[in-house]
Amino acid sequence: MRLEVKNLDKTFKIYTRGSIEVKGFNNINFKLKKGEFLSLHGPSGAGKSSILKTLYRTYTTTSGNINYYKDDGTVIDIAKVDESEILKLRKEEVGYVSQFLQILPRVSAVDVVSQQLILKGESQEISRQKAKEMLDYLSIREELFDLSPLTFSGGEQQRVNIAKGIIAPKSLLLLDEPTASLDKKNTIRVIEKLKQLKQKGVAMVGIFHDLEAMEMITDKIYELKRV
Ligand SMILES: Nc1ncnc2c1ncn2[C@@H]1O[C@H](COP(=O)(O)OP(=O)(O)OP(=O)(O)O)[C@@H](O)[C@H]1O
Repeated sequence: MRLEVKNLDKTFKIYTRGSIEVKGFNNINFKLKKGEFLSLHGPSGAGKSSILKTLYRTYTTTSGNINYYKDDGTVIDIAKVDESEILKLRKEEVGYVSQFLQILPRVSAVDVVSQQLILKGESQEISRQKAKEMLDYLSIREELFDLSPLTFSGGEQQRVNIAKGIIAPKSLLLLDEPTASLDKKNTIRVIEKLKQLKQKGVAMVGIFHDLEAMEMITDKIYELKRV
């Protein structure tokens, strides 16, 4: 077991609007094993992105549990542990690939991607080589490698973002529309990479609007209704 989500509830309280309450999602329950891919599916506004952000603790939980099972047998409730534990978990165990690339200016595409491997202790030279291979696989032209992705097209930025998110995979990966602005060829390439991660035991929770892509990778679909 990697993750167990129990009776998860989220209500947003908008303090700047007289504490109006907005329901994010309610009573979410699922289990995820190592190497399993679960997709969150449902209408716009049903709470898919909010669930992902809650699993990463970008959002706090209103009630319920998010039990994360580490390889050494300890269980961490992401909904409840303190901030320092969350930072450690994000560094070592849980990755989040958002829809958009968020990076500092003047850092090249190769550096954005290779830094993930360097952080894991890989040498600079090997990290850069692997980053280039990953960028090439995701159809980023070589002439772009040493430029900042901030001037890249939307699809190119997303592919750099995915390269960054998957090159040094953690045990649990959260993917918010990883194929949203990609063409068919690159969608299939991303899916192929995600399949390799599954084989390595990486558990994943993802959101797709492209149903065909979702079906290619998903083991379980968690169906949401608008609350
Ligand atoms: N930070 C926030 N503050 C207040 N309300 C929020 C916040 N984030 C999400 N919501 C509300 O929670 C509900 C669920 O939003 P969410 O973005 O999770 O839906 P979704 O299923 O991902 O939608 P879509 O498919 O359109 O991306 C919406 O009604 C939204 O307005």
